[in-house]
Amino acid sequence: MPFSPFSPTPASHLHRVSIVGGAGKVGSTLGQRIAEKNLADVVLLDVVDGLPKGIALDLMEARGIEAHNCLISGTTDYADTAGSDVVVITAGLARKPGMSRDDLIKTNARIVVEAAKNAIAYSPDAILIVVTNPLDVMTYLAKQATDLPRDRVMGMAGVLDSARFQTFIAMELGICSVDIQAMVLGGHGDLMVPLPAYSTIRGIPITELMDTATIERLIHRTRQGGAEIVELMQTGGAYFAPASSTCLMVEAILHNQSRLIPAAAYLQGEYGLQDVFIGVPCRLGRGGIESILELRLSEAERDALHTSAKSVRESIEQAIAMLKR
Ligand SMILES: NC(=O)c1ccc[n+]([C@@H]2O[C@H](COP(=O)([O-])OP(=O)(O)OC[C@H]3O[C@@H](n4cnc5c(N)ncnc54)[C@H](O)[C@@H]3O)[C@@H](O)[C@H]2O)c1
Ligand SMILES: O=C(O)C[C@H](O)C(=O)O
Repeated sequence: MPFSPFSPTPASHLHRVSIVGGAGKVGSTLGQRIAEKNLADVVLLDVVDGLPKGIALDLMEARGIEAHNCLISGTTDYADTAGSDVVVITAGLARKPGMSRDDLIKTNARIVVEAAKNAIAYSPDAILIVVTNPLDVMTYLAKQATDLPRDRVMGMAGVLDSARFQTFIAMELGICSVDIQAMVLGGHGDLMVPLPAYSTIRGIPITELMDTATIERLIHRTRQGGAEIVELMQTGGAYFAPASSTCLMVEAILHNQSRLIPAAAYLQGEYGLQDVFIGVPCRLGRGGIESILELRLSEAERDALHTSAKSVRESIEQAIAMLKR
C-alpha cells in the first residue's frame, strides 16, 4: 500500500452558516444553495432525529457533481453549530390554505425564541437572519431573546417580496427579470408596501410603461404572493424563492458586498417608527445591517408604511403577551 498524505477529514471552508430548521423545505434548500455557491460550510440543525443528518449526507454526495468544496453536516445538537458566522432560523410551522401568517404566532413564537437563544449561546458573534413567520414578529422576538445589537439581527422578506414584484412586472411586459429592479418595503403581510416609483426597468420607472390599473393589479398579486403559492401547493408554502432570497443576504454578509437590500430591520426613529421590525432598504455587509436608507416617500406611501408597522406592532404585543402566559 502506498503511503497516503491525506487525512480522512477534509479541510473546512472559511465560513460557517448554521440553519435552525435545516431539515425543512426552506432550510434544506437554503443549505443546498449556500453550498452550491461555495459560500460556506453548512450545519443543518433540526429536531427530527436522523433527518438533518440524512439530508446533509445526501447533499454531501452531490459535492463532486456540483463541484463545490463546502462541508454540510446535520445535527440535533446546538453544540455542533458553534462558531457560526451566520445563523438562519427557518424553524417552525408553515401556514396552510386559509391561514394568515399571524395564525402561526402561537406555534412559532416559542420555537424561535428557543432557537435564537440556543444558537447565539454557541455563536455569540454570529449575524442572525430570521425567516420563520410571521416574519417581522419573529425577528423582534429573536432580538429580544438574544439581546443582540440591531445591526446583527434581521428578517428576510423584502428580497422575496421585491423578487415577486419584479417577476410579475417581467411577466407583464415580456422583459427579462434581471433588467428589472423592484422595491417592496413594510411588513411581510397583506399590508406590505410595493413602491412603483422606485421600481424601474433599467432606470425607467414602471409608472412610465404601465397604467395605474395594471400596476395596482401587480401590487395586489405581490401582496398575495405567498398565499397564492400556499393555495396552489396545499401542503405548505413557497421555498425555492425564499431560499434564494435568504442566500442573497447570506452572500452579501459573508462577502462583505455592501448591497442595498430590503430587509426587516429594528427601527429607532427611521421613517418616524420606533421599536418595531419592518422591511426597509438596508446596506448589508460583514457587519450585518451597516446602515438604513431613508427613502423620500409620498404621503400615501408613508401612511401605508405606518399602517403596516402598526399592524406588526399589534402582533408583537400579542406574541409577547402569549409568551408570558
Ligand atoms: N420570511 C419569508 O419570506 C418566508 C418564506 C417562506 C417560508 N417562511 C416561513 O419559514 C418557516 C419554515 O417554512 P418551511 O416551508 O421550511 O417549513 P417546514 O415545515 O418544511 O420546515 C420547518 C422545519 O422546522 C423544524 N422545527 C420545528 N421546531 C423546531 C425547533 N424547535 N428547533 C429546530 N427545528 C424545528 C421542523 O422539524 C421542520 O423541519 C415557516 O414559518 C414559513 O412560514 C418564511
Ligand atoms: O406565505 C407564506 O406563508 C410563506 C412566505 O411568507 C411567503 O411569502 O411565501
